[in-house]
This record gives sequence, C-alpha cells and structure tokens, in this order.
Amino acid sequence: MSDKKQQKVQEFEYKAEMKQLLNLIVHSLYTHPEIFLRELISNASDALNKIHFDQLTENKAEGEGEELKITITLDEKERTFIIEDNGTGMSEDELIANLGTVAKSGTLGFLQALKEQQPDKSGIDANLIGQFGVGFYSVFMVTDEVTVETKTEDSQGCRWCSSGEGTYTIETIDREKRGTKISFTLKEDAKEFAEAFRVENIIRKYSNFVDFPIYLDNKKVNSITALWQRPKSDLKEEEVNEFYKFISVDYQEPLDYLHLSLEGVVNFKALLFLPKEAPMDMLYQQGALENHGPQLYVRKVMIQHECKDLLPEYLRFVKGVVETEDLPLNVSREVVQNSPVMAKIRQILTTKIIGWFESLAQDHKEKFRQFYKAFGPVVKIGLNTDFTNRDKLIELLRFESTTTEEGEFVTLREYVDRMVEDQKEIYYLSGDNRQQMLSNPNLEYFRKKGIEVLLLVDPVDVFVIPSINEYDKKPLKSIEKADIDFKAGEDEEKEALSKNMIEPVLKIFKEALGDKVEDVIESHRLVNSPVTLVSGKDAMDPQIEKMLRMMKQSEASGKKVLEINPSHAVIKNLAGLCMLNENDPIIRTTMNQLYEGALLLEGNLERTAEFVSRMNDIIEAATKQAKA
Ligand SMILES: Nc1ncnc2c1ncn2[C@@H]1O[C@H](COP(=O)(O)OP(=O)(O)OP(=O)(O)O)[C@@H](O)[C@H]1O
Repeated sequence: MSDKKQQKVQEFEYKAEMKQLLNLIVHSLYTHPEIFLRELISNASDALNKIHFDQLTENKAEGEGEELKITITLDEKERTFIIEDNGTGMSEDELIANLGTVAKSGTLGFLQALKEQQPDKSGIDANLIGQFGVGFYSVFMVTDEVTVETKTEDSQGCRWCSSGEGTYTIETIDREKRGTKISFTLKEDAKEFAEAFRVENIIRKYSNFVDFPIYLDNKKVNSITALWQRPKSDLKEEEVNEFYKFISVDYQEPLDYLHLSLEGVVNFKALLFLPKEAPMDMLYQQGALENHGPQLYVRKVMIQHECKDLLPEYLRFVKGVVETEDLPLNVSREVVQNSPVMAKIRQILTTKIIGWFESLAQDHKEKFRQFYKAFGPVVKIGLNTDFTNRDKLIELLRFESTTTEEGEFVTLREYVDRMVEDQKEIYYLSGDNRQQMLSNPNLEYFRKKGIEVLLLVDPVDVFVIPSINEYDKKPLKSIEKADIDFKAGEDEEKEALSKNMIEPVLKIFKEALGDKVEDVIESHRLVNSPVTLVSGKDAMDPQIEKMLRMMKQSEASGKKVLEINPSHAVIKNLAGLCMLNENDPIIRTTMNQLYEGALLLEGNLERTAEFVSRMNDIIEAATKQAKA
C-alpha cells in the first residue's frame, strides 16, 4: 500500500457505549432480522425528504433534476445487497457523528433493561429497535461487514467501512452523485434477503407507505398513497392498520383511529391513531412525551417527523399524520411554531381528540378501558394544564372504589348519582394497592354506612384529584382527613366508654406517644379496629407525603392524629387498667404497639424490629396470665 493511500484510510474506534450497543444488537436481536430492511429504507426516505424539502423551499420547481428514489439491487448468487438513495448524503463529519455514536442518550440502558425483561432472557424483539434510534446497526444482524459510500451536495465523497466490532474506517473517494449507497454481502443464514420475492414482500409489509418510489431490480414495488387525503369511506381497515404500523414502528395494530377532514378557519386533514400500549420510552423516561407528536405535512411534503406543536403534551401519545395547505413551506420551524394557524389546528385537534375519547367511553367500553389503562395517567396531567378542556377531562376519569370489583371502574357522575341519602361529599382514599387500602381502618365507618369510597391507586391521582376540589358542587375529600363530620349512631353510643372513662386513656396515650402524634382523640369512624391514624385538617395527603419522602423532597413526615375507638374491647381494657394502676407498664407498651400497628397498616412503619420485640413482650404477658 502506498503512503498516500495509507494517509487516506483512517481508522476510528466506536465510543464505548456504541461497542456495547453493537454487541447487544448483533447478539440479542434476532427475532425479526428482516427489519434491517425497514430501517435502511426509513433512513433513505428521511434523507430524500430533506432534499425534497430543501428543493421546494429554495423554490426550485418540483421535478427539476432527477427523480428522488430508493433503489435496491440484489445478487442471489453472490449474496450481495445494495441499497442506494439520492437523498442528502453525509459529509465525513456527519458520518462520524451519525454512524459512530449513539444519538439518543440512554439508549443502551433502555435496550439492556428490555433484554432483562424478556422472560427467557433470549433476546429483544427486533421489532422494537426502531424506537431507539439505532436502526442502521440492525444491518449487522444479516452481514459481517458493511460499506457506506456517501456524498452531500457540496462535500467530497466518503467511504465508511465496518464489521461492527469496535472500529470503523473512513476514506475519501471519488463519487459524483449526491446520496448514499450501502452495500454488503449477506451472511449464509441470511441469504433469503438476496431473493427478490422475499425482499419485495418485506417492503410491502413495512415500507409500503414510504413517500418515495422504491425500485427493486428496476421494478417499482411500493404504492405511494397519502391515506389521509382519501375520504373516510374509502379507507379499508387493513390498509389503515398497515399504515399505522408503518408510521409508528409498532408491531401491533392500533387500538382505534380517527380520520379528520376540516374546512373552515383553517383547513387540514388528519389520520390519528391510538396505540394499544404505551411506547417503551414513555415507561422508562420521564418527560418522554415532550418530543413526540404526529407527523406534519404541508402540501404533500413532510415538514416534521414528530411535530410536538400539534398537540398539548398530555396528548402526544397519539400517533398519526396531519396535513395542511395553510402553512407556507419555506418558513423556519420557529415561525411554524408560533403561527396562529398552528395554534388553531392544535386547538381543534385537541377538542376532536377529547371527543374521540368520549365516544370510545360511550360506545366502545372495552377499547376505552384499554386506552385508559395505557394512557389514563398521562391524560390526567391535562387536568392541571389544559383549563379549557378540564371539565371534559374530569368526565373521562375512572376510579376503582369500595363498591366496584377489582379492575372495574366508576365515573364521578356515576358516583354522585348513587350517593346515599344525606351524603354531601365525595370520598376517596389513596394508597399503593387495592388490598392494602381495603384493610384501612378508616374505611370502617363508610362501610357500615354504605358510603362508597373511591380508591386511588394511580400515583398520579394524589396530585390531580385533590385539585378537582369539587364535582357537581360536591367537595372531594380524603377520608384520612380528621375533619369529616361523623355522626355516631345510637348503638355505638350505648356501647362506648363514657366520657370520664375515656379521658384518662386519652391523657396517658398523649403522654406515651409524646410528639410522635399531633393529638389523640376519640373516634367516631371506627367499628372493628381499636385505633387509626388520620391526617390533621391542614395536612398533606398521606400518599403525597410518602412520595415526597421517597423523592427526598421532604424529610419529616407530618404528624398525624391518633383516633381511638371507645367501643373497642382493647380500649375498654386499657380504661380498666388505667383506673386500677395508671403506672402499669403494659399500658404504655400496648399504646405504643397500637400506634405502630396503625403505621404498619398504612405502610409507614420503618422500625419493624422494635415493633416485633414489643409484640413479643405483650405476648409474653398475655401467655403468663393465661397460665395463671
Ligand atoms: N441513507 C442515509 N442518508 C443520509 N443519512 C443517513 C442515511 N442513513 C443513516 N443516516 C444518518 O445516520 C443517522 C443514524 O441512523 P440510525 O438509523 O442509526 O438512527 P436514526 O435514523 O437517527 O433513528 P431511527 O432508526 O429511530 O430512525 C441518521 O439519523 C442519519 O442522520
């Protein structure tokens, strides 16, 4: 090799994260190797789209120059595969930036977590790869070495070569045409991808809706149709589903779709979809929705792949396409963002989408349930951010309650319609799970009186529900607050300790617990339990408090009020003991144990060892008495 040539070929090392990522892709992603083709076509289509856009904004007449297209050439005998586009191409710097590093931060973490989650740890479903911005590397599932030759309008051509094992090389080449050519020899076990019939089927399956023609050995194989342009009655469910899979890179069919064609103050067409499940990044990454949104087309040209300005954040899980004639093509993203046309489209889309949810709730209950399970927590955020639609969003809320079965829901409307006589408030209890909540002593009064209590299990609820304040003029109240007006029935009064018997118990309770509690008072809400903890009138919801502590936002837990049940045998026994000898140590031990037992039920007992040791003391005392 001459010196000159050696200078030209430069070897680069992949960034550390990239190495691990490649390893993971090559060795773990084998469930659908065919998706490498979808990824390469999708990249080519993006590059063509950029050129198309540039041509139009620079006011070059459409069709000027050569046709924008993707060509695929196969050689079954040699097992070679070549895909070429005349899109933007890449300069040397862009090659290094795009094919040598991972674009999205956290990608490796996502994929590793995903792999761990596979029941048999066998591999990640390659269908998911497009969600992670590492599509190009899926090519290493079918080949051991890839060559990329590329050139932008005004840079020198470059050749990038890699076997996906730690390093890649770049050299400058003489290439005249703008665009990118990717070529490789297929591995023996991937030779099917050199067969035209097989490749054509894959293109139809994944890439039928690409906006540019795809030629396979000189024959055009995709149908370029803008489905959203067609009248709703013309759409076939099958092609709509396929289109959804294409734009969302989801392997499942959509839960439902909405076709819109609006003419008026603004004109636009849209085809929108609800996925069946929340996308991966939404589960793993806080604020993931911020960068999502439907695709925006202006006069048949895709302007933005993820146009977040089309929807408020709490609706950005809706996928699809919006096309309008009312925006100019040659304006910057900032102008699009601030344009009144955009604001109007966003407003109309929001109303239409909420209307869509309402009609699902009304007419397709199962679909609505599935939607609410996947996206309910996100939609709830809208209650605190979208005041125009707040009332409609409130009607969409669903809750489990003490009356519903597990997994069944009640709306606020239904709750209010079946409130018992004289009930003036809507009651709720928040907690980690239904079973734990159902064993909360604070529910006893409500059970006895037949009053329904909403069970808030979604962690978002405690931030959202109290802010509703009231529904249909009925205030929403946590049953853990101390200021609920409980009326004691006659039976309860008969059984309860008299005032002079309860007073000493309260006094010693206060002494024994000291500043662990805000107060100790007589309870009217308890039926079967001796004590319960409730929040003071001005205290935070206990769930919020717990969350803040977990997030280390708040150190101290707010003090609670301990309520004691004057009808309960344990409290009556304590009253008797207090009369005999108020210094008997078992009294204070029992009181501390009752308090910590209440903490335990709430899921807030931290010092379990002390609790158990005290429990043993009490058992010892009880068994001694039994012997005597
Ligand atoms: N044919 C091509 N023409 C021009 N640039 C390309 C081409 N193929 C890849 N690139 C560049 O390489 C980058 C990395 O591609 P890769 O498929 O790994 O991720 P991505 O396309 O950004 O994400 P995703 O796969 O989610 O679409 C692309 O963003 C693009 O900038």
